[in-house]
Amino acid sequence: MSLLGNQLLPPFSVNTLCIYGGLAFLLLAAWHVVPWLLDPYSYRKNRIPGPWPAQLSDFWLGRVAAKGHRSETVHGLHQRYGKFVRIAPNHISIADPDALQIIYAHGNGALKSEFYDAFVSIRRGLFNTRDRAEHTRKRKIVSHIFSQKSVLEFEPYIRLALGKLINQWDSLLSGDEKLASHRLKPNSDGRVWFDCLNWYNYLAFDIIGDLAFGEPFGMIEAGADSAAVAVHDDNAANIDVAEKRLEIIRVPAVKILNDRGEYSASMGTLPVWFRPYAKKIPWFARGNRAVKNLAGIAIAAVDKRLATPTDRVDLLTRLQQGKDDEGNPMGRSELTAEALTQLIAGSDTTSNSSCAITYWLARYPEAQRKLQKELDDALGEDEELPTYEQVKRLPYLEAVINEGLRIHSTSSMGLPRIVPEGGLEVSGMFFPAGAILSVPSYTIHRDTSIWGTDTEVYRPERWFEQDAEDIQKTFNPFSFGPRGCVGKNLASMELLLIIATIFHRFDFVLMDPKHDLETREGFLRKPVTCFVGMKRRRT
Ligand code: HEM
Repeated sequence: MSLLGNQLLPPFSVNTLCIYGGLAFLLLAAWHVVPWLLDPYSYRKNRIPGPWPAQLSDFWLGRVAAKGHRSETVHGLHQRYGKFVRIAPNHISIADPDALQIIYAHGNGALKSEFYDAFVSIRRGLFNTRDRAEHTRKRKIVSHIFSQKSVLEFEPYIRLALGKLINQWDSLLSGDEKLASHRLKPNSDGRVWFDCLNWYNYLAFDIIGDLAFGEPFGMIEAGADSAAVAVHDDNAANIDVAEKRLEIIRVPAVKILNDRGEYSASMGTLPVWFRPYAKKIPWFARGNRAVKNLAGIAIAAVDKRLATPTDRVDLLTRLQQGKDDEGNPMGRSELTAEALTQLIAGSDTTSNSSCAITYWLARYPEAQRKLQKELDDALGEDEELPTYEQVKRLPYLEAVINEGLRIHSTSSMGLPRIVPEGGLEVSGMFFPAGAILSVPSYTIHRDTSIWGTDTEVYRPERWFEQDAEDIQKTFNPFSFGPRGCVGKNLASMELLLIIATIFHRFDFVLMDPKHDLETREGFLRKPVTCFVGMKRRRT
């Protein structure tokens, strides 16, 4: 009999409980093992290697993702097992550059997997729309905004934010008390010692805020991670947004975006049926709040911008002007969702990459000197902010950026795609419809047959030495095909302007020269901190 009496608990003995527990365990095991044994899919019969828990359950990948080093873990598995690794019962990672052209290219029809459902807030945007027709409609509206010609219109906004950043870094160097909290130790050797990652985040958020919402968040000027957010009732993220706003508060947007990336990237690996339960686990509940807060940032910013007519030419204006094939513009909530997509996709991608490039140039002073010589030759002593026209064809600058994107790979993990009807043959193996495939950029960016044997070394020179065709088919920072980065032209312009402006004016060393760049991966692989010593090159 139970201690609480028969009325409250059924009269189960310990033995009965053990039997039920054992049966439940057997059922759970059978639920995974039987389909695995009976599976008719030929690729499963091939017994693709991988960690044994990953053969049986999606939870192994979920756990790896939550730990923040998914790409390094999968890379280790490829080194151990070879080209094909099973990272979940139905998900095969393929470390072969040739597989990119098959899985991600136009024409093969491999759609994004259920992983992307975990990234939806407000409503589906360009990034997380999985339906082909809906994606094509959205991409038509958005892609012309990012044509090479159109992004040139955004250059003034980028240079404006860069000018503010330079002023703040000059003030850091001159000992401005208002920025004291940013200094890690007293200035010495003519240098200020600080974490440049924070400032790259402020820069990227202010640029994309200005472009997507009509004004910067003001993070550079405040020297702080802070953005306005609209707080809604619990359901507001799913319904039409404008009327449901309750109040505006300020929140740390960079932190929220980090939390959201880690939450969604882990949630996306879990079985769909388990996701509503996972939201009740405290770590996931925090991430879920981050998703809502992030939506709130976009809602507040779009509300504010649309309330004030303007003749600015920016992303929001362009999104408002865009029309689908029937001539219909986007409605309010779709417009907000797309502006949010730009904020998410266009902020920390750029800041992480800029930060990683700065880290590697500080770690390899020889490369930094070479870059500075090229910049001095092109720009002279003049410390005016360079224009895109001045920096767009500097070969060493381009190699410095590409090498940073190769070795750091902010988009590192294999982006999951579903094999379409009829199956796909990839790298000599047939995969049936419904299988999930991905090619990890982190690993192919370290393929020694393409890049040379020193892939862990930052060496921009390799871009002039290795086979150009091999590099072109393997270098994958922006992904390929219909779902490749729509903002690539903008991102490239931003990186050229940021790295040229900063390294023409300043010189960097690492605070601890032996310190590896610590990273943490959610959807993106991000630096955690980047402590550097910075000084002006000319007084
Ligand atoms: C260094 C900077 C950047 C990198 C490395 C990068 C990388 C990528 C990658 C790898 C994808 C494919 C994601 C997937 O398939 O899951 C992607 C998609 C996308 N990117 Fe970027 N990106 C960068 C900057 C930007 C910028 C500045 C914007 C816009 C303001 C942007 C907008 C987008 C959008 C909207 C998508 C989804 C496209 C679609 O599914 O059709 N990105 N990006």
